[in-house]
Amino acid sequence: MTERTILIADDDRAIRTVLAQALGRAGYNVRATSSAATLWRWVEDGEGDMVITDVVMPDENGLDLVPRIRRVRPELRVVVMSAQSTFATALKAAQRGAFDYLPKPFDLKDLLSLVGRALAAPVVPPPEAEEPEEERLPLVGRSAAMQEIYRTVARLTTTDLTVMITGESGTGKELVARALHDYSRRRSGAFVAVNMAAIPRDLIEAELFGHERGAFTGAMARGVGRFEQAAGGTLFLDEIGDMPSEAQTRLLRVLQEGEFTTVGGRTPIKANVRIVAATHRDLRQSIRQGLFREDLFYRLNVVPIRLPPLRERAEDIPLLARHFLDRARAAGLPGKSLDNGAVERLKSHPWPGNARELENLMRRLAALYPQEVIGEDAVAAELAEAEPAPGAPSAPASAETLEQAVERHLATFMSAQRDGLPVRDLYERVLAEVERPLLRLALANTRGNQIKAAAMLGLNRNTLRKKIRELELPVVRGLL
Ligand SMILES: Nc1ncnc2c1ncn2[C@@H]1O[C@H](COP(=O)(O)OP(=O)(O)OP(=O)(O)O)[C@@H](O)[C@H]1O
Repeated sequence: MTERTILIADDDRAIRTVLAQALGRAGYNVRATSSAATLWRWVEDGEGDMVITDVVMPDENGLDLVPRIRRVRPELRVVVMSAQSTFATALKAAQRGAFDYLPKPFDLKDLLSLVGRALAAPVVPPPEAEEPEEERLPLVGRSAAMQEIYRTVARLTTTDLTVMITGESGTGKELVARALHDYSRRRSGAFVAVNMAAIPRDLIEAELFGHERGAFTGAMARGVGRFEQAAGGTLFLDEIGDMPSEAQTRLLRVLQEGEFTTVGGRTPIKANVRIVAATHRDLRQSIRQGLFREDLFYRLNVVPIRLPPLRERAEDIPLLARHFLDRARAAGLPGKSLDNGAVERLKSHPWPGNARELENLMRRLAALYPQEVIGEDAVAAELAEAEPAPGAPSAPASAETLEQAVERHLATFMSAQRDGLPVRDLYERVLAEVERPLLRLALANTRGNQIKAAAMLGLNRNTLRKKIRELELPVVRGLL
């Protein structure tokens, strides 16, 4: 095999040496320079099979070189390294046609595997460069975990791949889904978000796929579904783990066949949506419990993105807190800043409600405290206020009682009275909504043993069997 040559540009001598040694040991030829101008000369002279360049160099910004390199040498893969690891850098690198972006410091093993992948990758034509609007970039945070997310999101701006975002409540799943849309080729289309947990189960299919006039009682007119609304854009399926099994089957068919029919309709309609799904649940567990289809999971989990809880990236808290205070000011609240003690107190809080909890706290501080610089005491007092009373069962700050949760869902049920979808048979339906998960969980917890599940529920065995049939619950033994 002919030796491949890698061109390196970085004004830091130590980095040049380390890279040259590691790549040399791996069998590559290396040429290294501290200036963008020399790198450009080598490129113009037709040298090298790949470029690894830093962003900040004395004579020119490495990111500005990328489109020029791609124009004159489209076959040359370019990897951009940067210590300025923001979403903007990752996005610019991807949009200007870099093969990948590597936040500093990096692991040499990762670099070598990246070089291997870059050299083996097929040549893609340079993209039409379009600049992100830096000041409006939505994602904040510089932790290693966030950088990995920026890299993934940036890479995905040039594809239509299906994405599955997982993470606790309030970690920014919807925000990432929107960023995936806003920076994608589909950004001129609609971003349509549907929350599976907020729609009554028996309306989900009509909601997603639309319905024909007279398809069910109360369907007075044809209803346009979310798939149709999102045509040309992105469909965000939030809380996908709460999707009822019939709708899961239907969604799987749409993903397999690329077309769908409305409820009550016959003519297939071509699906032209990019799907981004999200859940706070552990779907592999749901699969083991028989609650989520494994085949659908694999169709959706093409590119998984895991958003870490805020407590795992405490170094992002100061930046996020400032970002939320700025947002509060932009929304008309007084401008505030935090002193060091306040920031340290924020960093030591566990944030069960994640970024949303931090955002709410910043808004409260901006609204309620007269002083311009917020100190540790104010933060401590507000955090104590939000914490559960001593002796109360430990639960996330955002947790609600079953009664509150049911009330919230019922409010959504009631407000679904639109588009010819009137609320009917509410009593029966609500009871079924509660019965189904109750029975499912009892069965899952007893590994499908109906005798034990009946005992757990305090039901007669025959009653349980009848209910399983009525509610069409899957009967699976030996679960978990
Ligand atoms: N990295 C981040 N940078 C800036 N803002 C963020 C970030 N992460 C989350 N937020 C903000 O925190 C709030 C909660 O985020 P979002 O609604 O996306 O969370 P979620 O994971 O979808 O929550 P849920 O599962 O409860 O729906 C939003 O206002 C969002 O703008």
